[in-house]
Amino acid sequence: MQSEATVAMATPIPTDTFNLGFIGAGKMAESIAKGVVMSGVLPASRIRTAVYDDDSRGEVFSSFGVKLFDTNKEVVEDSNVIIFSVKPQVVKDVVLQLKPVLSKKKLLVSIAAGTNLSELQEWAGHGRFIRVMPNTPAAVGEAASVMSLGKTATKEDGELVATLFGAIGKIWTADEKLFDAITGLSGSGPAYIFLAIDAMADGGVAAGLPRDLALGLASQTVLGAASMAIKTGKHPGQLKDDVASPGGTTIAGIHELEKGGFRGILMNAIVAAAKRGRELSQN
Ligand SMILES: NC(=O)C1=CN([C@@H]2O[C@H](COP(=O)(O)OP(=O)(O)OC[C@H]3O[C@@H](n4cnc5c(N)ncnc54)[C@H](OP(=O)(O)O)[C@@H]3O)[C@@H](O)[C@H]2O)C=CC1
Ligand SMILES: O=C(O)[C@@H]1CCC=N1
Repeated sequence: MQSEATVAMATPIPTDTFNLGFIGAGKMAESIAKGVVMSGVLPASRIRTAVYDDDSRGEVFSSFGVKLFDTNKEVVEDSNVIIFSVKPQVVKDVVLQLKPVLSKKKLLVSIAAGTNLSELQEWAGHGRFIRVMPNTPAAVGEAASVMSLGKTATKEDGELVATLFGAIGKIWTADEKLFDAITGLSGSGPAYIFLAIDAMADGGVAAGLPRDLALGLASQTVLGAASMAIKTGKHPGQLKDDVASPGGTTIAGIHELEKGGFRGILMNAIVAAAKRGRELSQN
């Protein structure tokens, strides 16, 4: 069966005339902004956001050179591409408030979970909108992102977003109907893996290792396993078999994981997160 997702094409950004604005200076916006700056695709001086409520968020952004405004309106007016990075529960109000300045000259992007393009386009008053589901490893250039183009977003708009998000990791294009599942897998997924790293380190400590060594080994083991799955292209089941010697240590560990329902638990977590995404879209 052909995959419904494709790796997106990228295009260069004219850095001397281009500004990127974030509406919502939260954790995901910070990860994207840091990743973009680190990649060199856009300098921090070309990124904008506004201080809202909590001044410490503004300080985080200004600490790496992002330009701060007092209002969201100024961010929109001074940006070519605007990324809505507020919580799904407030995105409608925020887009509606900004509608008078959201002209078709602005390419709009939303990263909000459970918020459909049809609604975003209606609130903004036009369809030059792209929905993206990124994840926080953007901050270290290892995001897994997926985008879906709105009604009047052009191929060039898609390529521009692919450049931005391609600079901070990998980006695919997929049908919007897959977005809740994508959110449950890659959007939320880093949290599951952080839990796994923490638990593996705890296991190492329980088995007698010092904490620092246990955490370093757990993190590097996850990184190495992911890198192997990507670089070899081998099925993870084959890679697992290559680690597990007959009557050895690994199969003893795997036996415990299987008794505890490890695979079923991970599958359930992703299905539950996808379901929550669907619920958010129905609110
Ligand atoms: N975190 C993640 O891993 C991922 C998040 N997302 C999506 O990204 C979006 C942001 O998530 P996240 O960064 O985690 O959330 P945060 O709560 O960290 O960020 C949202 C920010 O928006 C601010 N805010 C609230 N109302 C307004 C407003 N009217 N104008 C400007 N700013 C406002 C909030 O301030 P205050 O706290 O003071 O209200 C907060 O700083 C969500 O829609 C989420 O679904 C997508 C993929 C991954
Ligand atoms: O937890 C959330 O709702 C957001 C969306 C994906 C990751 N974080």
